Amino acid sequence: MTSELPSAESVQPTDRGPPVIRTVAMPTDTNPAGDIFGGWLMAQMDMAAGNVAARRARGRCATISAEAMTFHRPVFVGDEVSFYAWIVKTGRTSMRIQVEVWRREREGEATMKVTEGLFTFVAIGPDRRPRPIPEDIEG
Ligand SMILES: CCCCCCCCCCCCCCCC(=O)SCCNC(=O)CCNC(=O)[C@H](O)C(C)(C)COP(=O)(O)OP(=O)(O)OC[C@H]1O[C@@H](n2cnc3c(N)ncnc32)[C@H](O)[C@@H]1OP(=O)(O)O
Repeated sequence: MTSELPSAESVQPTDRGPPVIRTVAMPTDTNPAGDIFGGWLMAQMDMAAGNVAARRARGRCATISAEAMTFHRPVFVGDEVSFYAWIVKTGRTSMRIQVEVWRREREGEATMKVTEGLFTFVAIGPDRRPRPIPEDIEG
């Protein structure tokens, strides 16, 4: 689907590596107005950050907070949507993970950042209580 939007940012956050999730926005993901539902974006962002957290913490993690959520631009059905996530701070049991969401119109090359937010995950053990994050053996 084509859409009229303000000027696109052409720079992808490639220095953050590949997206943790890349998918296509579907009609089932829309809000009543027909644009992509913010709640769907947040769920995917939580999943992307959770994936990064579980990998770093070598096990189960729980979302404890989502802050600084900003929806800069709308997302439309048919857009390719990429979720980038990276750790900005590691504490004793928690990790702060920045997530950026970028869209690409289905039939073009222009990309733009549409949403961002800061998620905090806590590594938890089998008792669901916080557990220390293991040493980062990859540096
Ligand atoms: C079988 C499994 C396989 C796994 C396969 C993996 C698959 C990978 C993909 C999954 C991707 C989906 C990911 C979805 C993840 C959910 O959907 S989780 C569901 C939603 N979240 C919840 O239900 C969590 C509910 N909360 C809790 O259970 C408890 O608050 C927690 C998380 C156990 C923490 O316990 P607590 O006693 O509140 O924490 P506390 O000891 O006071 O503080 C712990 C740390 O959190 C920090 N903290 C406390 N409060 C806050 C706050 N408000 N803000 C920020 N930081 C805070 C503290 O500073 C501390 O940090 P460190 O200094 O240790 O680094």
